[in-house]
Amino acid sequence: MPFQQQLDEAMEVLQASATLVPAIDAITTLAADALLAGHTLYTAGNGGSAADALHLAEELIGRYRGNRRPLPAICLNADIGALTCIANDFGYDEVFARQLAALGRPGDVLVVFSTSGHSPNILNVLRTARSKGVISIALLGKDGGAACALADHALIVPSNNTARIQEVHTLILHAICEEVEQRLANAIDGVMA
Ligand SMILES: O=C(CO)[C@@H](O)[C@H](O)[C@H](O)[C@H](O)COP(=O)(O)O
Ligand SMILES: [Zn+2]
Repeated sequence: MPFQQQLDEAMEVLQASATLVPAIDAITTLAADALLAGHTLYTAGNGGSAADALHLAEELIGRYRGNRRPLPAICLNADIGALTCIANDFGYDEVFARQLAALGRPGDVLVVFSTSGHSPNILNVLRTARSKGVISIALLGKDGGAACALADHALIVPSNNTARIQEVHTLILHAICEEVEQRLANAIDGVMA
């Protein structure tokens, strides 16, 4: 597909995503509240969405735009030791759920990225989040899949194209970072010397 056509398609999906604004406001506030209260934010995804999950966690621990204190974020697809052990011994469907079962505490937040909402390891980690009192946010696409019913907050990017959905997911993860940094910048203890 020529680049101009991809660009046109991306712009259409971006415009249609304006319907998500209230939901994005809600999840960014929720994530910021939890982090500022000392809770941990977990992320997970497969393939390109694994890169999105890494992206969100690294910007909370490191930085997005401004200097501020580091925030507790753990990407569940980052630990290759845990991933290979769990996949080998329990199956790939358990790779995220078992880590969250070990680490998650009530009030923590889980953000999953899945364009289909059908990946079994994503569905399982959402079930674990619910059983542990971890608040779950699912960034999805297409028809949202089974993840819609399992997540506390499900955001469906209005597109059936995996790449276009992932591009909007990147925008949303940056919106979360933006909100968190703004709230920290306004808090007295948020400014790092
Ligand atoms: O990045 C891409 C396509 O842009 C692929 O690697 C894609 O992420 C993989 O096929 C994933 O396994 C798809 O998983 P999901 O989004 O359906 O949960
Ligand atoms: Zn990709």
